[in-house]
Amino acid sequence: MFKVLVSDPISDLGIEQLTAASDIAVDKKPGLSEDELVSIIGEYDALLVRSQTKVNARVMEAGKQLKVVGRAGVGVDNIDLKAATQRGIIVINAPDGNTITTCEHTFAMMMALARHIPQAYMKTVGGEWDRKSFVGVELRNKVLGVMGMGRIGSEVARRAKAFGMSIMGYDPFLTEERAEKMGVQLSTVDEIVRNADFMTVHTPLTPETRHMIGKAQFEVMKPGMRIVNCARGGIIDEQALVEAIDQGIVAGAGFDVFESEPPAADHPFLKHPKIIVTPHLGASTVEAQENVAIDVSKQVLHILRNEPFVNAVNMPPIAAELRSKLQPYFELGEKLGGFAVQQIDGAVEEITVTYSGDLADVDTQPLTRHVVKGVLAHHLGSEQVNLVNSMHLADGRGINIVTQKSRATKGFTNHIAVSLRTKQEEHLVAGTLLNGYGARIVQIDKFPVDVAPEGNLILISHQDKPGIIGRVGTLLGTNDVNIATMQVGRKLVGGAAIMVLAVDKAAAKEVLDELMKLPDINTAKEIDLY
Ligand SMILES: NC(=O)C1=CN([C@@H]2O[C@H](COP(=O)(O)OP(=O)(O)OC[C@H]3O[C@@H](n4cnc5c(N)ncnc54)[C@H](O)[C@@H]3O)[C@@H](O)[C@H]2O)C=CC1
Ligand SMILES: O=C(O)C(=O)COP(=O)(O)O
Repeated sequence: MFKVLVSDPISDLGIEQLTAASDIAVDKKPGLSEDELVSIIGEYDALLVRSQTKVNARVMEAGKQLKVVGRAGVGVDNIDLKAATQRGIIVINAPDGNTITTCEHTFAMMMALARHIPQAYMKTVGGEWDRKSFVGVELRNKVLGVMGMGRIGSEVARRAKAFGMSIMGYDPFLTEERAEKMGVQLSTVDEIVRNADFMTVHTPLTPETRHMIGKAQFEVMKPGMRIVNCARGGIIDEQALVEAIDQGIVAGAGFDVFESEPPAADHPFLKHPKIIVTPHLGASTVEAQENVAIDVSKQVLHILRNEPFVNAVNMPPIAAELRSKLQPYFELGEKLGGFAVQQIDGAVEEITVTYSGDLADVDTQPLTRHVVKGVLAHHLGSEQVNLVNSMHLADGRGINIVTQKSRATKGFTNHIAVSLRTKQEEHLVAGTLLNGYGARIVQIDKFPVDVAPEGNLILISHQDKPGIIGRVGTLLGTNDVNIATMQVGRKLVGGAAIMVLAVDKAAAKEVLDELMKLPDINTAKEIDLY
């Protein structure tokens, strides 16, 4: 008999397949404190949560029997994935079930914002008949900027068209073809901020999206902008937003999520006349809650019964023998994917992975998943992409994946080349595992190099001219960026060349801009391989 604990309010109908199963016993205990959860979790095989229960390392450690944590929803930021992986606990989510519901909540917020519904309601029920203070705006003929064109963002764009809005979309995985098909103008954050009338964010919260709309964006924003956040608190800088509203730049904001939830009683949003809020209700409909509970229950049943499953956020199923052959290459594959995606600027259309030497004879599919994970995780966030879903996510974004095997050993016993193609360009990075030396990057584009795939790197493409290394070194030194190692690759004296610098800390964007202004330097890119 397997024991399942449900520690958040999850649809009874949705979990019926668990409650009805003869080999499963379900306990529903919503609202437990962390201490209470820790004291009882030891007897359970599975834990089902939404976003309230914090499944931290302490809970995982106490969960001696725990095999799976099921998140009835999308975001897994309340679950310590590292601790789960370390303990072999599978974390699964239900990414599709609440898409439409959250999209509809976004519209509810957008319309309430445009027509001051909450403010007007408060006055009317308070006995005032005030028709002058609440003159709104139409959505028709307005421009909507959508940041994050994944599941929810795409549905928002689709519906916005029915309202007669034109849509500007930004997403690192949005290609021109897909944008055109959806009737969306592919744009940058800057273009959206300067031109849209309404803006809505639908990205995960990652180091890259944290405060992606902040002081700098408000300074150049089209006056009168209305902003909605039904994704994650922190994508929009809360403090900077309040200032932008008070300065008359932003006309109003609708927020379902907060940097810290629940927000403190004195949070500036809560009393602001131009900000409307809901308590993280994006996914809260009868339909969505049933959907996500059904999806997650099905997966939990499969995992407990040792059957194949999908949507694991943190664990791949691979045969033991194959795993032992491929295991040493997993990290290298991911690092190469992560390196390659940072070499390019536009949306990835094709990932080509070429395996040579020892790797030509084994089933490299699980390794390709690691490479693709490395490519996608940079933009999607490492908690969203896993080895089970990486190919599926790439497919959903129209990214073509090509794997090739080659007998040619190129002088290495094993060799993995990862090449990414966008509409404008194609770049390649290749690596190997060297006996005694570990993982090395041995080729970048056409240039042979020898670089450890780790830490902060700066990749510079330049013309091979005397004095260039000195100028780069001086500029970085002046900006307190210490160079640990440097590699220069060229094919012809005086021809095109690249430089890879391992630095002790990430160089600021301004430093990279300065580097690019130096004579004979074409591009300078930060590559983060942590
Ligand atoms: N308020 C609520 O109750 C709910 C909130 N959510 C949140 O909504 C968000 C979106 O969910 P889905 O659409 O299901 O996820 P998704 O993974 O389908 O889409 C996210 C998109 O953001 C894009 N992205 C990543 N970094 C970006 C960047 N720097 N700039 C622009 N785009 C970027 C990704 O490429 C991806 O296409 C998530 O944060 C999720 O946790 C989801 C459901 C309910
Ligand atoms: O699915 C998500 O990411 C959500 O934010 C929904 O959260 P909830 O299940 O309503 O606590």
